Amino acid sequence: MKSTFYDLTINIMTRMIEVMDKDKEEGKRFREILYDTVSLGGDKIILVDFIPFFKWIGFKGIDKRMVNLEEKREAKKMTMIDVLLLLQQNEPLDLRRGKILMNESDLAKLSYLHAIIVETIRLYPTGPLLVPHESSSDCVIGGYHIPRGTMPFVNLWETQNDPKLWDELNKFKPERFEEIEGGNKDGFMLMPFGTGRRSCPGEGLAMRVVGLALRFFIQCLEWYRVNEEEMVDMTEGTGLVFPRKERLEAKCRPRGDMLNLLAQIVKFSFSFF
Ligand code: HEM
Repeated sequence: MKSTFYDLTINIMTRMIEVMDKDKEEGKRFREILYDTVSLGGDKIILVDFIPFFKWIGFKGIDKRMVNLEEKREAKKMTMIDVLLLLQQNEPLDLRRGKILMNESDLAKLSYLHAIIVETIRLYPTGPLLVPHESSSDCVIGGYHIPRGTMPFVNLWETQNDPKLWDELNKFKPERFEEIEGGNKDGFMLMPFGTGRRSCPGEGLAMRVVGLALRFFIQCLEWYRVNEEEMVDMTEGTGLVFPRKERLEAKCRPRGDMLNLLAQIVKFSFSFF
């Protein structure tokens, strides 16, 4: 599943740049830089930041790879997600006539889908330690004196998985969020997008994109575990954005009433390959 979601993310980002800039080369260059940046691996970069010794010896050639980032090139390939986005743009279809309406205005009505997304990022916050900030002057946090120039870390994972704050905290229970809008809850018990003036400016976009993608996957496809006997392994791995330890592999087949639409997509994509 990772490569599919990865394609979706990159395609949306490069398309936004292409639309803003009209300069297709700029979007292509951005895509290449992004692929290379992410592939460098967050845990190694963090190590280099905090243990300068690794920088001097050139940890796993990261410095060199970073310097080379902008020189690298990769072939542009039309993926299924490209096709979906094109189809959405060129032929918005109507769900009520047995077709699909990939329209973000419908998302507001799908409060349970929204609650599923929020419950997921409560249990598995994308940035478990948020993003470190440095105090520009002396201050007090939770009664502790914090001198200027300190870099405190916020253990968001702990807060969002704290038994004092959450009922049945290990239970995947979207119902608890059906009432709230956006990704954040009042107070500091849930803040997957951070909080305050340096909180995530991409929250609105992220919630819409995840909602639309999830909706497409649920509406058009039936999903099965690869091995029906085993539950999906949700163990966390290490990395900048809290990856899974084990790859997520799943089987799917088109829903019967969606066959016509999916056939169109396949036909559409063949015209590009
Ligand atoms: C599920 C998706 C996302 C999650 C969970 C997420 C989470 C976060 C978090 C926790 C922070 C740090 C906030 C803090 O320091 O307190 C952050 C910062 C930021 N995010 Fe996101 N983000 C997501 C998607 C996006 C997207 C789609 C964009 C851009 C289109 C974006 C752009 C940024 C930027 C620019 C910052 C730095 C803001 C600043 O330092 O002033 N994020 N995000």
